[in-house]
Amino acid sequence: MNPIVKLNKVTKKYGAVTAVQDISFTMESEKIYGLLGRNGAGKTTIMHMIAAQLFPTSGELLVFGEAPYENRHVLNRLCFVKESQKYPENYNVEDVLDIAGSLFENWDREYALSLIDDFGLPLKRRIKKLSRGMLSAAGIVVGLASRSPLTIFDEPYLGLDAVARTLFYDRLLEDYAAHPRTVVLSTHLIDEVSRLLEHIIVINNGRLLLDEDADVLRGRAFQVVGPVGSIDAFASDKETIHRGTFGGFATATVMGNLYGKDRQQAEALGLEIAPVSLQQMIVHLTGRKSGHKEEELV
Ligand SMILES: Nc1ncnc2c1ncn2[C@@H]1O[C@H](COP(=O)(O)OP(=O)(O)OP(=O)(O)O)[C@@H](O)[C@H]1O
Repeated sequence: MNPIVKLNKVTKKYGAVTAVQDISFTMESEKIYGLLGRNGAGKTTIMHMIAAQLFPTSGELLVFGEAPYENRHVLNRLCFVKESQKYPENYNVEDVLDIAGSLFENWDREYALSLIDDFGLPLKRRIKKLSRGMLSAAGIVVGLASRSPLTIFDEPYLGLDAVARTLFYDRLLEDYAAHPRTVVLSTHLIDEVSRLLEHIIVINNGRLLLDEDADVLRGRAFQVVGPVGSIDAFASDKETIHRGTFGGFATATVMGNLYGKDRQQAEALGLEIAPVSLQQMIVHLTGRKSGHKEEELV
């Protein structure tokens, strides 16, 4: 099957700044992707290129198998909800729904109205009178009710409280189960969305760092705690993504198989083993600097 999104050696430069360098990945239909990375990594630039709002400097970028630029066939099936979504200020919430209804071919007005109710959004209130969180909720309603085969959310939760964010995650999962599509979530709240994500793409300094199934990734790193000597012995032949010491003890976060022979070795050395969350793993992987010093925990 053709991928929904295909990037082949894509580079994007803004003048002297190379925001995205030589990135290749594909996104398949009916999957929820996490597009993750630190501030300035290049995520928004990638999403803008997929949504035809920026041109790559070089490389090939296809959406639904076609170049997306000024291509209605692609853009009618794509919904991009940005962090600071701009709507005309004299519009009210209902006007935004009407416009969305004219743009997206799978738009479901009934569903949009039920979401408006869930988020407690006043239909007749003007956009300029909405609170920051309400504005984010309006973007989320558009994104969900568009039922676009490719729906991209770029940190859509600015100003949203924890209850509203949980509502977003729950509604997304429910509606995705009933109407599978490709969803891209770019977020820094990795632990919060971890249960939603099926595939993880991590961008670091403009380059692709990880492109992996979320379940595979979850089992790929773990933490061991124990006396420094035992940790050294255990970690010596493994890829260590983080180390810390406290007194005579140390922790090491290593890439390995939590359920295979690594576990037996750790147990034989008397080390305590703990799983590592997706967020911890990505923080460690993207926080690594060459020649970084070991962290003192106390
Ligand atoms: N219009 C622009 N002109 C010059 N440089 C830019 C422009 N837009 C982005 N950049 C630079 O490109 C790099 C990638 O930015 P981008 O916004 O894609 O990162 P991001 O991963 O989305 O970050 P964040 O998580 O903070 O939103 C950064 O160094 C940024 O300063």
